[in-house]
Amino acid sequence: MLKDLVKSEEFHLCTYVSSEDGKLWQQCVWSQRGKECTEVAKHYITVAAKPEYHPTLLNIINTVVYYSFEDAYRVLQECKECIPESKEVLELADQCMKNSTKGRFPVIVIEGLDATGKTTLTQSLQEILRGALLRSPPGCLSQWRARFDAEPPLIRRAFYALGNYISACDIARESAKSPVIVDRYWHSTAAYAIATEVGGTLESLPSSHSEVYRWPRDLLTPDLVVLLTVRPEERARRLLARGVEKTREEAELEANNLFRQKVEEAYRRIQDPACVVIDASPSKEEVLSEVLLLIQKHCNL
Ligand SMILES: Nc1nc2c(ncn2[C@H]2C[C@H](O)[C@@H](COP(=O)(O)OP(=O)(O)OP(=O)(O)O)O2)c(=O)[nH]1
Ligand SMILES: Nc1ncnc2c1ncn2[C@@H]1O[C@H](COP(=O)(O)OP(=O)(O)O)[C@@H](O)[C@H]1O
Repeated sequence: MLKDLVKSEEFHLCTYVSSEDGKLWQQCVWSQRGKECTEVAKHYITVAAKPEYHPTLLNIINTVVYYSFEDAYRVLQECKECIPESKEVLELADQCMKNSTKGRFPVIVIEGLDATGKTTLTQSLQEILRGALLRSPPGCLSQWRARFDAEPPLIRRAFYALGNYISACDIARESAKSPVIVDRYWHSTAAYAIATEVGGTLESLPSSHSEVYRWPRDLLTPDLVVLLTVRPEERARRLLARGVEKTREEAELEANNLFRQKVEEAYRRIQDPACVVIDASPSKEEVLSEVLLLIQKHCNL
């Protein structure tokens, strides 16, 4: 078949052949009508080093999930002309010590979808542990949150990423004096960003060991991250009971069960530190006592 083709037409053909020493070569041949093929080029094929990031992740890493202060900072610097509020956020970020170092007291982060009981639990933990209660994004950024929530993912997520670095500065300071309880931190930023960016089903999420779940090397690492999970119907009941205006993302969570599952699965895949998952469906008192036991075990408190 190929021989007939070669004799009748004039064309270039590339084939791959291996030499006796096991090397792989790309052989380019040229055929003229009715004549034997002529080798016109031969290239040695070498194995390329594995790319740092899988191609499918390139639209996530440092475009919706940021792994360094500089990367997030640079995005808001580019926005200063079109979003004047960026200047004020950058000024606050300038004041925070990059690579904030954690103090000697434990830092405990409470994560979870809206209405899983984070606010309730963190307030109780603050009282019992006589600690500091912080949140991300920190209060100093609250006035601009709606402004950046209206921006495209690249900018919005850079805002939240800088919020984590500013919170880290507060965490470092407070953890020198007492235990610190944090209501949402990098897990929320990464989980919501990944779940929003990755279309399709749960299977479309980057695999559990993907670098996309890697904790930023320059971001203060907490001692314990607790992920509160609640049955969807119980969460909906609590949301209703709370009667608070839903965020755009929360409305999305309610309307889109798959998005909610992707957020939760992304939370679970983040490593170093990974979340410790707690069923927060029981009563406030039961959830509180289970988390206190966890803190005693993990943080020797
Ligand atoms: N804190 C925080 N929220 C994020 C981030 N990315 C997306 N979100 C979404 C999660 C929530 O649907 C929404 C509001 O989250 P927050 O917990 O900060 O606000 P709020 O305290 O009103 O909600 P919650 O206490 O969780 O019911 O923003 C992020 O990086 N940090
Ligand atoms: N363990 C619990 N059992 C029943 N209701 C709860 C529990 N924890 C919190 N709630 C109620 O559910 C609603 C949402 O709780 P909240 O702490 O605001 O959640 P989040 O901060 O995660 O959004 C509130 O009305 C709160 O009183």
